[in-house]
Amino acid sequence: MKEILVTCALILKEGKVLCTQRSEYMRLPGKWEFPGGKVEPGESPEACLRREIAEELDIVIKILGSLNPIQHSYDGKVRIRLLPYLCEWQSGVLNLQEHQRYCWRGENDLKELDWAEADLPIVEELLEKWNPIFQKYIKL
Ligand SMILES: Nc1nc2c([nH]c(=O)n2[C@@H]2O[C@H](COP(=O)(O)OP(=O)(O)OP(=O)(O)O)[C@@H](O)[C@H]2O)c(=O)[nH]1
Repeated sequence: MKEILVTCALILKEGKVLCTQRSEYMRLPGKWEFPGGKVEPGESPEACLRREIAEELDIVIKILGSLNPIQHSYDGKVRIRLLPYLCEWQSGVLNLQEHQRYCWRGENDLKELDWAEADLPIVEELLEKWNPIFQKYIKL
């Protein structure tokens, strides 16, 4: 099965993570995801993530670590391999270029969003490791 490599950013700040909602013009309209996108030929996943975040949100991020890759197929024909990275916001003012909304969610309300299916295991892993992740990476 054809596999597409996609990166996404879990941007952490003050006990919350940035979530973005896909617009009506995108595939999976209205679904929530972590911002990111497809890796281009010859591009490293980290370079892809920094590029996609600059394109989609207008901000610069720092990559801190990663979570487990997810494989998911929405239609049985194409499989995506989604690489989640833990990140922090470095500079810039957040300005949505493609998504319709964003929000910051904490441990207690992250699961309430209508997530894209491929993101559900990422949300689960983040919640399982929530305290150690924030203790390790984000100085409060
Ligand atoms: N960026 C991102 N994409 C995700 C997530 N979860 C998930 O299933 N995807 C899927 O992975 C693919 C990412 O592609 P993309 O956002 O760069 O591009 P797209 O398919 O919307 O449009 P395009 O084909 O015109 O580039 C989409 O099929 C999207 O539905 C996620 O958390 N972040």
